[in-house]
Amino acid sequence: MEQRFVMKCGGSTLAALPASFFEELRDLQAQGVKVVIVHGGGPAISETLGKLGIESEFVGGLRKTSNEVLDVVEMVLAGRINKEIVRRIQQSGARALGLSGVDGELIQARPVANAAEIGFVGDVTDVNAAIIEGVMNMGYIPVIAPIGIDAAAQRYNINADTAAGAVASHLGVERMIVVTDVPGIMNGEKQVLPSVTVEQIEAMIASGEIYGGMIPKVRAAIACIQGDVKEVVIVNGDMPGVLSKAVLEGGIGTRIVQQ
Ligand SMILES: Nc1ncnc2c1ncn2[C@@H]1O[C@H](COP(=O)(O)OP(=O)(O)O)[C@@H](O)[C@H]1O
Ligand SMILES: CC(=O)N[C@@H](CCC(=O)OP(=O)(O)O)C(=O)O
Repeated sequence: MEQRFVMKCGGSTLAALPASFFEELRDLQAQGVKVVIVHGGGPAISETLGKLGIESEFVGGLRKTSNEVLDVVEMVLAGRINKEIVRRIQQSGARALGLSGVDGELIQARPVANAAEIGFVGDVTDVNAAIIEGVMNMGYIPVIAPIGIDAAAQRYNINADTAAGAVASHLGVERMIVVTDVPGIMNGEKQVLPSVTVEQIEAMIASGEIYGGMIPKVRAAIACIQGDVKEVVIVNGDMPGVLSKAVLEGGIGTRIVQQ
């Protein structure tokens, strides 16, 4: 059966991804494995906001997003970061096409429940899977920035883990790989857990062992595996051979699987 997976690349790790990471991606594509990338870029957004003297804060892991912040989020994610990833993939010899969730209404969104407090932050309502499939069938790796749009053409800032999970669910891929700056979910003793259940995740959030940026990842993973996605793997992108291990072999990172 054709192998397809969604890969979320976190902003925490993008700059550190070695050329070998993109070469592995190229080799997987050459073997007929189809990949869709959804990326973040939180640190780059914060850096640019800082340079512009625009204040930003996070509420429950999500960036409070005014119209002014939204302009910067779109500029950094759909511009600088998206094109940087496309360039690096092309440099490896593979083909990539960059899109934001606004293009072709790829990621449809609505305001989050606490929008009165955090502004233009969105939840995904639908994903135009036909566009993503069309791009993949043309032999390109779709590279998607997590900006959403609604019927009134309002843009929304969407957490990249949430967007990647929604894309994985709507495409019905078997697997989502979450590439970040830690080798997996770690317990209190800093040991990487090879796999975790939904119950263990809830207990680790309650105890504070899972905190901060790991929370949207595990929440997106739980939402995904309640649909067609069979497993979500959280890995560190700077380990050699990480992609083929995560996709073809196993035994790397932390797996969150259907029970
Ligand atoms: N139990 C945990 N195991 C590993 N990392 C964790 C855990 N709980 C919280 N984290 C934090 O989550 C971070 C990854 O999330 P984040 O910084 O948002 O990355 P990204 O930009 O890749 O989305 C790690 O660097 C770590 O500080
Ligand atoms: C609503 C919200 O918080 N959006 C994120 C989008 C980028 C993101 O999620 O990037 P990482 O994957 O690098 O964390 C933000 O503004 O930072």
